Amino acid sequence: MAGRAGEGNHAFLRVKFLKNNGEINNYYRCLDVLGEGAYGKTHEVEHVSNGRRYAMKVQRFERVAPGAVVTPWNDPYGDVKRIYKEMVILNVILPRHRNIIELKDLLMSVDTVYIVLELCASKCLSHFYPIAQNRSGRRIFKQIVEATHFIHQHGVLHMDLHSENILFADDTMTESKIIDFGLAVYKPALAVKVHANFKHREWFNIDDLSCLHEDLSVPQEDIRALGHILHCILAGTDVYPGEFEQPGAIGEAEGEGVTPDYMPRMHIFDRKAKDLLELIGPEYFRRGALPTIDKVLTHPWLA
Ligand SMILES: Nc1ncnc2c1ncn2[C@@H]1O[C@H](COP(=O)(O)OP(=O)(O)OP(=O)(O)O)[C@@H](O)[C@H]1O
Repeated sequence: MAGRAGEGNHAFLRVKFLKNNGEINNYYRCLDVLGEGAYGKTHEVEHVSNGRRYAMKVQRFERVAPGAVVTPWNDPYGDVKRIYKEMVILNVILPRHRNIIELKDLLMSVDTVYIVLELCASKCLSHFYPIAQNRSGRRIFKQIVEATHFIHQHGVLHMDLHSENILFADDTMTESKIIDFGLAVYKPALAVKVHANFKHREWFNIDDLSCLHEDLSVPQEDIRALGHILHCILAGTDVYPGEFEQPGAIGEAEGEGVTPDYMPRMHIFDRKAKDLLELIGPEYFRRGALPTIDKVLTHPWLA
């Protein structure tokens, strides 16, 4: 992943290759564990020479035996491809955006990738929901919709937008950052903008971009996730879909309703926010099919 300084609005980062995993200590000092995901840990680290602090996502992958065969049931290169895709999306496909986590450094050993990111506060959307007011809720939701729109314009679908994957730059919770592109999908056909003359054929094997998982991924999945986030903002709490009982027609006729804690707080929010919930929210609130992201962006609550 060579750097091409001067192109686009950021220069691509050159990957630093490490002879062994211990060599990472020459660059970064581990301070704390920030979180642990399905594929590895994310640490707070300090740059050895300049003392700046970052988040470092450490992803180990199985080394693939020479001659390993890909079958319809098993792809021994699956982990490598997933990590590679996250690196290409953050480093090459997406230009910088203030509400998308910024990649700072990339290092790689024979079995581990170190993705160094700007450091956020240990506050995610779940911390914001209880304090959200109409103005702050609108501002944060608009940031997330704009960043999602930007991602889609570059042909990327995030596919994992939820409370824990949207962090805040600092404790004031005024600037949100979308993180974790581990499940993101790149669909060249959806791209209406191309950063720095990105040519997908130079970076991806076309078969890897058209496997079943990629084909089933559609922009509506991110819009549905935005609808869920909006519901949480209006309710003032994380809404767990399993607990969010949507009464059937009979139940509703008999007076059953949504758990009161999960109802939009209309004493706090503008009627326009509820209108947007009726456009993109969970089926219980929604009036019709999910709109496009452009339609969401121009909704009167966000305009
Ligand atoms: N830039 C960051 N600043 C601060 N904390 C972060 C940052 N990036 C990640 N974290 C913390 O580390 C956790 C795991 O990060 P991330 O979701 O990117 O990793 P993952 O291995 O893909 O996780 P998962 O399997 O849950 O998707 C996050 O939920 C968050 O708490």
